[in-house]
Amino acid sequence: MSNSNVYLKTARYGKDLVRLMRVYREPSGVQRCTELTVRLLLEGDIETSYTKADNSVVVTTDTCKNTCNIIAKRSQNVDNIDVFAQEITRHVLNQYKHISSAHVKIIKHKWTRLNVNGKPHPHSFVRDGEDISTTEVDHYRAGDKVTIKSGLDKLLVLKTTGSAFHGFYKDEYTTLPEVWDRIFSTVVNASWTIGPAPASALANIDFPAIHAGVRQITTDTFATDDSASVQATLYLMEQQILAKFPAVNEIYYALPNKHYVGVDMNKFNIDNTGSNMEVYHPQADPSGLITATLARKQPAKL
Ligand SMILES: O=c1[nH]c(=O)c2[nH]c(=O)[nH]c2[nH]1
Repeated sequence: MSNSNVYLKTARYGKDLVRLMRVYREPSGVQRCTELTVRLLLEGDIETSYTKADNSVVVTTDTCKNTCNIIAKRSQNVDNIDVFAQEITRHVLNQYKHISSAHVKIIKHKWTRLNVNGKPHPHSFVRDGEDISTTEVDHYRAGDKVTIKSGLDKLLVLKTTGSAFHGFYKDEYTTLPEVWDRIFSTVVNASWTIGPAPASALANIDFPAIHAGVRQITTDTFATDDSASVQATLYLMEQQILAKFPAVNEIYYALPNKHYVGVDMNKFNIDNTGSNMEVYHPQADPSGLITATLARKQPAKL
């Protein structure tokens, strides 16, 4: 096709689902491990690889995979995924002058040190939850600008009281009864943004402390808030995160409302309603889905 009224608007490519495990062996005999799934995508003067079958501009996706592994081998920061991701993007921008931006997404899988006879074991771990930490680093050569979107995902929580939902809008389509006490369960997905800022301005940020702090605020608030709604509890979490972490510009939550409905036992003359509700049916679907982003009017000064 030539002379057509089209143009290549965007193009990014690289390797996805690069799985790696990095082990650190300390002289004391204690070992640490980090298991990641990494995506590295490149953008830049690569248009001709699409439009003219010109492979001379293509840093192969196989090289992208090798890059993730080699930087992991050389890095002391693999567990600190926001920093490790920047080590990869930094390398790419240094190595390939025709690449204008590098984009790394990392999922960190959970390995928690096992306790044996009450003591942390030096080299054995357990998957004690499916929740994951994530990061997405966009690194642009122009201005050496970095944006980091870090996250927490798949964190399943439930409380058996301390949650109500009443006073909602009612019309002829409404059948939901008001409740003053219900089960509240959700799978937390949260993400927070730091930057855009020059890479040097991010050097002193304690990213692991933010990951841990967001998780703590999430679970503390979930447990202790006398919840009027998922919306209100979500907002409370977001306010605390922006108050506690000045480097964070905005915070997003997506909280499915995983419904637990009281089983109807009227036919058996058994009262399983109101304060006598003790047997519930966990509904697979549908679920509510409550989302919001809270942002600073003035972006953080880093
Ligand atoms: O916390 C809630 N928010 C809603 O918007 C909603 N809608 C609904 O049916 N149940 C709930 N619960």
